[in-house]
Amino acid sequence: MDYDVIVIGGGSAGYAAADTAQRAGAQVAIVDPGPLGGLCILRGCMPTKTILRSSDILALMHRAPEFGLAVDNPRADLAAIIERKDRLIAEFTNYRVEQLKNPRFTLIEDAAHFVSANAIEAGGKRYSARAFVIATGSVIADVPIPGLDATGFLTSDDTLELRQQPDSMIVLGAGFVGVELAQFYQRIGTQVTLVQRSGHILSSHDEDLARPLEARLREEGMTVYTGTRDLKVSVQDGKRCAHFIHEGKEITVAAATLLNALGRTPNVAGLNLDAAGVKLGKWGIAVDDTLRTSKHNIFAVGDVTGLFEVVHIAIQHGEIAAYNALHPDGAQQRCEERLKTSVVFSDPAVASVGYSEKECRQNNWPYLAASYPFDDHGKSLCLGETHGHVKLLCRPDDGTLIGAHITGPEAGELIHHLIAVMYYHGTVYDLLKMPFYHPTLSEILTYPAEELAAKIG
Ligand SMILES: Cc1cc2nc3c(=O)[nH]c(=O)nc-3n(C[C@H](O)[C@H](O)[C@H](O)COP(=O)(O)OP(=O)(O)OC[C@H]3O[C@@H](n4cnc5c(N)ncnc54)[C@H](O)[C@@H]3O)c2cc1C
Ligand SMILES: NC(=O)c1ccc[n+]([C@@H]2O[C@H](COP(=O)([O-])OP(=O)(O)OC[C@H]3O[C@@H](n4cnc5c(N)ncnc54)[C@H](O)[C@@H]3O)[C@@H](O)[C@H]2O)c1
Repeated sequence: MDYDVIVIGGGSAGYAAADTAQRAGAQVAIVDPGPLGGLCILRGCMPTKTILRSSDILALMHRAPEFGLAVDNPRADLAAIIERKDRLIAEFTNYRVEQLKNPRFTLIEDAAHFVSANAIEAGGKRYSARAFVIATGSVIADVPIPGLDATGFLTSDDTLELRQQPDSMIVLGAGFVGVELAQFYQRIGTQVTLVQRSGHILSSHDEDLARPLEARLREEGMTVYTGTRDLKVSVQDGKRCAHFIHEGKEITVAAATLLNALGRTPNVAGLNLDAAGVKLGKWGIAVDDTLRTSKHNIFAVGDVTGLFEVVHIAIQHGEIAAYNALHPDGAQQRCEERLKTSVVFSDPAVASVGYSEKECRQNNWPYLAASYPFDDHGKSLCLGETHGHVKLLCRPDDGTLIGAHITGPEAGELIHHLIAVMYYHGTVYDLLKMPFYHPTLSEILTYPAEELAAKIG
């Protein structure tokens, strides 16, 4: 065999797998045709969060009079925002490329496909290994909306290069990508219409978490349609149009640009998985909780599994798969969902750890829930950040936290208190014993905990 482990794809999941396996003493090759860096750095988390910082600051500048401040005519320069993003992303990318080119691995800069369960081909050469980790990520989903391809659309990738600000935009899909980018454009002065099929935006979250964000988006001037059906798109008089049914009426909206934010799908094209005996499941490459595919020596990690497409999970997958690949006959490391965490970097942000009410109800798990609003919290009032609430879910017998959810200011930071408590299997009583400095946003976490403690008795 040429290698102990060959990792296919050098993004967040693949790099974590290669790093873990090499540190454990394995001979490792990474295969990636590039551009090197991975989705998170090149076209995902980091560039989007960089540009969102600009639109968040601009939104605050527009609120200056509320805080007794005068700011004359604040406005965005999209080309300058994109230049700042490019500078930062170049730094992050260089760092990752250096890591991938470290001689402790062999880096093969070509696309790989399987020829058997023990060999791949890349760049016309054949390489064999005891184990493989597939980490090829995801691509924009091809959602069959009538007229979509003919009309033409932007994707999140395109928005990261767009230097000329469109005066109007229709955003199809109000998931993570749709919500973050819709708010970015609305805040820099593009008139945005957001179109979502389900009854509320962020359909995977509990409805109560989405509503305060919807309210804020509308206050900022965005048109938000939820519960739409029969979506189709067209071009009329040079404008992109979306046609759909909303509350029983036929609606047509028109804009200069159309952003397709209808989701992503696992990137398996060209891998020739059949040759290796690797099977697809409902979401992507089918894996068990050890991240093993239908073939014992082949693992799949990160977005290509379609399980929960966020970076810290991709990294955790990579680490677990690498360990299991090197210990095929020993005790296996396993993924668990208990601390599943997500953050939507909107304003207010939406952050969750553990189980939602939807999941508890679907699984018939008993739970108690309590919420507390930011508009009744001293520090939030001082900051002028009053949208949203904190919701805690606990077991009814002993108060163990099973879910924590925040829509509100700094939700992406605040949630980490609750992740820590839940990591140690903490209860609402633990939260009440911890010191909280006054006045802080964090204090709000104790109020629903008090209500839950009172409910349990
Ligand atoms: C706009 C946007 C914003 C996001 N923001 C966040 C965020 O704020 N926080 C968060 O946690 N997540 C965010 N995500 C999700 C996150 O970026 C992904 O979950 C994560 O980057 C996936 O990592 P990965 O390693 O699975 O895949 P990738 O990073 O996509 O890596 C896949 C690699 O495989 C390579 N490859 C493809 N085909 C082959 C082949 N045949 N042979 C060899 N190599 C191949 C590719 O070149 C690529 O380098 C965002 C996603 C998007 C689209
Ligand atoms: N902050 C973050 O962590 C972050 C940011 C961006 C992306 N991501 C990751 O990337 C993945 C992809 O994000 P995404 O937003 O592209 O996908 P998504 O699946 O989260 O959202 C797509 C949305 O489009 C809606 N939709 C689908 N068909 C529709 C139709 N016909 N009409 C109207 N709406 C329709 C879906 O209901 C869904 O809400 C996410 O799952 C997330 O894990 C994470």
